[in-house]
Amino acid sequence: MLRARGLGKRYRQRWALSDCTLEIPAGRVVGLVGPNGAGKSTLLNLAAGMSAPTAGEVEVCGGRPGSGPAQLAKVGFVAQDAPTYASLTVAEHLRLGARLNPGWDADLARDRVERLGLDPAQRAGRLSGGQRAQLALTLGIAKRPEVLLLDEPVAALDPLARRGFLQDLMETVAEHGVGVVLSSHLITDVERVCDHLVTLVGSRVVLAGEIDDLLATHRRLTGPRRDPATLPADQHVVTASHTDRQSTLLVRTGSPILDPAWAVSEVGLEDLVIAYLEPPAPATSRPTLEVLR
Ligand SMILES: Nc1ncnc2c1ncn2[C@@H]1O[C@H](COP(=O)(O)OP(=O)(O)OP(=O)(O)O)[C@@H](O)[C@H]1O
Repeated sequence: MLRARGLGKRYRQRWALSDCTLEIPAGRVVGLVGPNGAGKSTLLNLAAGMSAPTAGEVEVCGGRPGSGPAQLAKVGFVAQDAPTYASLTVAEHLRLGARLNPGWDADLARDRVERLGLDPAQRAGRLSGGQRAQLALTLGIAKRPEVLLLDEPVAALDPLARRGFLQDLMETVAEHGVGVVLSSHLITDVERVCDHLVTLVGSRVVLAGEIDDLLATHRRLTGPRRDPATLPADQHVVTASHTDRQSTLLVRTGSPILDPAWAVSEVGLEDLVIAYLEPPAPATSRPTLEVLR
């Protein structure tokens, strides 16, 4: 679905995305997470063909982004600000979608607009932010792409609309096998709908892989205070915190933790992501740019 090798984008002196190497299998629902300014929109824009790489290369569905009509038909992209044409009505947006997209699903578009209660005669400029986002998402879904790239698709939606949208998305994925990459700051949403995770921090991929694998290979260890550097070589310390007597470590390892000194517990996705967003603790061997499968 998406393959990036050494992909980078620089604006003037500053790298918005650096040395990004990823391989995401077809049909996945990928959560793209990371702090503000980490490079999420930059990666999605590169994948959509909205901007060109400064370094490396990216392929989406086996083709170069934006390379021609066939490639454009494969990819649906809804940018962060859910762009629509302010002076066109909702109905005119659907007509435009039908003219511009060879695989346009008019029934789906009409049904969705009806279900959302959008007035077909209303100009997009007069819709609320959330309604505009719903219209933009409808256009993205109804073009029936192979891959949908969604930049913070639920940010402007109320909680009920957000739940409804994620439900729709899951149904679209189940019915049509469309792959999705969605950026979000809401890890609970990512946990609900995604099976693959990419975490960006400071323009770099710090954690990527199938969510089940990531959860299975990270553990929280609590026990008597200990220097993280004394752990076995196959236990990579992601974060460490200490009191006078106790250490709490989050480690990545493929093997069971056998040391009886540790109380071992599983880690939830939110805690796992937050651990990778934190600056690394000193004297730890935190892994970087690790693609886990
Ligand atoms: N057109 C541009 N010109 C110059 N700098 C840019 C441009 N677009 C993005 N950047 C910079 O690139 C970096 C990454 O931005 P990007 O929008 O990809 O982050 P993001 O992870 O999507 O953030 P957010 O969560 O806030 O949406 C930031 O430092 C940003 O200032």
